[in-house]
Amino acid sequence: HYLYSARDAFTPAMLQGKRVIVTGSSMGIGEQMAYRLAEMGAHVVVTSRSQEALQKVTSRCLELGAASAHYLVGSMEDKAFTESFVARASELLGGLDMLVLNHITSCPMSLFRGDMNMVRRVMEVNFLSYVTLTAAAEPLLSRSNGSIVVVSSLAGKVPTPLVAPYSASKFALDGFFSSLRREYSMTKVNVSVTLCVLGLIDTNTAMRAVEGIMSMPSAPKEECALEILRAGALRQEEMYYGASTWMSPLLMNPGRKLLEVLLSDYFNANLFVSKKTDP
Ligand SMILES: NC(=O)C1=CN([C@@H]2O[C@H](COP(=O)(O)OP(=O)(O)OC[C@H]3O[C@@H](n4cnc5c(N)ncnc54)[C@H](OP(=O)(O)O)[C@@H]3O)[C@@H](O)[C@H]2O)C=CC1
Ligand SMILES: C[C@]12CC(=O)[C@H]3[C@@H](CCC4=CC(=O)CC[C@@]43C)[C@@H]1CC[C@@H]2C(=O)CO
Repeated sequence: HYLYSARDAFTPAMLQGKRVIVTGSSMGIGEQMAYRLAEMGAHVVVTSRSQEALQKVTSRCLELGAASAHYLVGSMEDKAFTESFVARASELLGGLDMLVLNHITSCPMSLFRGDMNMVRRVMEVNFLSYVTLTAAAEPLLSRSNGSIVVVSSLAGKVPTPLVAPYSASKFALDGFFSSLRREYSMTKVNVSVTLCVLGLIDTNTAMRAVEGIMSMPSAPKEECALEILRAGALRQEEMYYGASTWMSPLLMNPGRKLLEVLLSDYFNANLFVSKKTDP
């Protein structure tokens, strides 16, 4: 009942007119999320490193019915770009209702052999830039009672060979954003945090990467994009897509959820004054 009642509660009107940033949206799941948002009449800002691809995505968004569509070109490896991005994007949008953190740096599937430069790049782009963007977006989302949507992977919940640095970055997202969700709850900040745990999705990047390495079914990026946005609009804590149905109850990890609540009771409640009064 819980699963189906939540699904029934979503309507495209929930995102009509909403002001949404989607990172990593020149291709793949991010591109499809931009199109689903456009179809629902949202205002979208898309971003990645490729201006030509972004121009095509924003044109397609306007054709599909976006209330507005803009792009900002830059790399999330560039500290200055990442730190200024949310202010620039929210100026184009006139505020912010949903921040969809989706981008990742390229990471071929291979055994870890000590490439620390690659580990640093993966942690910088896949994790630290998400934290930077969230810090900049928090005041805007707090004002709009908005939503943060973090796109992760089965590899962010289950140790996975051949993608160790990528898996580390996705586990880090779970640790940081699940903790931030507890802080928001304890300080009465009405911003939702949705962690999206995805199985194999049929993007060009993924299909190229697994060729000859893994043979497993992949789920469609178009539906994946809609399911991510549905979960964000419904303010769900976690969503699971593209993995076998029997995996979801295991991924929900009720033991961790119980400990999360129990441990919160050990903290001095006076520490959790509303963030709105903090400097
Ligand atoms: N596809 C799958 O099987 C799965 C995907 N996921 C997750 O879904 C999300 C999207 O994956 P997917 O669509 O397959 O990925 P893609 O490779 O298709 O898209 C990645 C996006 O990130 C952008 N990007 C890459 N490097 C940078 C950078 N340095 N700065 C800013 N943007 C950058 C790319 O654009 P550009 O090159 O123009 O910068 C592109 O728009 C990721 O978070 C991934 O972890 C999770 C599980 C499975
Ligand atoms: C890393 C990447 C995206 C993933 O998360 C998958 C990985 C291939 C092996 C996998 C199987 C699964 O069932 C869960 C997802 C994943 C760990 C993919 C290889 C390249 C993909 C990427 O970088 C984004 O497209």
